[in-house]
Amino acid sequence: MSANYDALLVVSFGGPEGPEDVMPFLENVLRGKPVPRERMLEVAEHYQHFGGVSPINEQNRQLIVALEQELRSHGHDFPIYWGNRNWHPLLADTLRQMADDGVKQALAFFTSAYSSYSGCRQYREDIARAQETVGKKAPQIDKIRVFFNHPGFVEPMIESVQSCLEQIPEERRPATPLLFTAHSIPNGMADNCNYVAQLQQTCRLVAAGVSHDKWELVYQSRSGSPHQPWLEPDVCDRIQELHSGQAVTDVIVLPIGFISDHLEVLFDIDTEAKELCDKLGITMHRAATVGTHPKFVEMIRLLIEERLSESPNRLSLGDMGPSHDVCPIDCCLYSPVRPPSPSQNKND
Ligand SMILES: C=CC1=C(C)c2cc3[nH]c(cc4nc(cc5[nH]c(cc1n2)c(C)c5CCC(=O)O)C(CCC(=O)O)=C4C)c(C)c3C=C
Ligand SMILES: [Fe+2]
Ligand SMILES: [Fe+2]
Repeated sequence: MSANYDALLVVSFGGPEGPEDVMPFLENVLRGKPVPRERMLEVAEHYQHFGGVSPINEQNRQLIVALEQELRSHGHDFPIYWGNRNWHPLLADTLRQMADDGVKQALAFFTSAYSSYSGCRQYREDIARAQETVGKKAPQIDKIRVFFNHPGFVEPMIESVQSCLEQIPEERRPATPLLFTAHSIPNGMADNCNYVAQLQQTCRLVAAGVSHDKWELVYQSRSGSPHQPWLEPDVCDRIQELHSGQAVTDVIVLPIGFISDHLEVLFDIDTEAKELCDKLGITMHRAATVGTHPKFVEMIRLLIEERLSESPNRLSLGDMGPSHDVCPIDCCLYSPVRPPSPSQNKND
């Protein structure tokens, strides 16, 4: 890489790769989070429904292969490492390997497009903990900025929504609701970060890119205690409401909050929301997440090159500008509020 950086680290969430991984994975995800045990068991069922395998790890492997090619073809020959928060390869093991390989300073690409405790600060805490575990020889790691408004993230989603619109007869298109979904988070978490404002910006950009006015930001994958307010409306509640209020024939759903079609997309959207639409007689068109779209892979290279350049061209769309490279001290702070009944939650 440059004099400063000698590797790239892809930092992600991780997912189980077999039925026996599911419970220990979920114990890792929910450690310290006030989420009822029943919700954990419900999510375990979703994973078991898919043979206990989340596609997220395979999707990250594919992203890394595509990125290796992209970097090599642009003259960069530095290695790419990959470490997860919740499942193997875990960050501490990856950082130990990096140290053994002599890596001193790496850039980190987080697979979250938006700022939130889980998508920003918690990953930085995970890295700090892994560095402590590895000790003095652990590499120094700098995070790449969030990319919610980067053209390389927005343009592939414009393409995927456009191809959904084209499946709908022209006369029905203007009335078709375009629902953008993102992971619901506790209101108390949303209050301390730019998650919602950034999501709204990305939704506006994608909707403008396809010239479609009838769009809404809704949420999925809520995991909170019923006593705690989380971001709403839920995607299924909203589809039900839309159906009650008017004759809806089609709906387009884009999981704009995620970069790949992992299990939360396959279950919460492609299974649950689709079943609801089928029941209501609505045709659901699911727009693809960015995955390994060449523009998205190119974006990661451009974000890396930004950090290597003395006079970077920091691309962004809309009016929020490129996000910070270095998180301020209070970036994405969150202290979970415990639900009133701790007996509900084994993890409390
Ligand atoms: C308190 C907040 C959250 C709880 C509880 C929670 C539980 C939970 N999440 C998953 C699976 C995934 N979560 C992902 C991302 C993600 N999760 C939260 C918050 C909570 N999740 C946030 C804020 C985010 C970041 C969104 C983003 O910007 O990416 C992901 C995607 C990770 C990725 O794409 O890299 C998954 C998968 C489970 C199974 C779970 C427990 C029930
Ligand atoms: Fe989550
Ligand atoms: Fe942050």
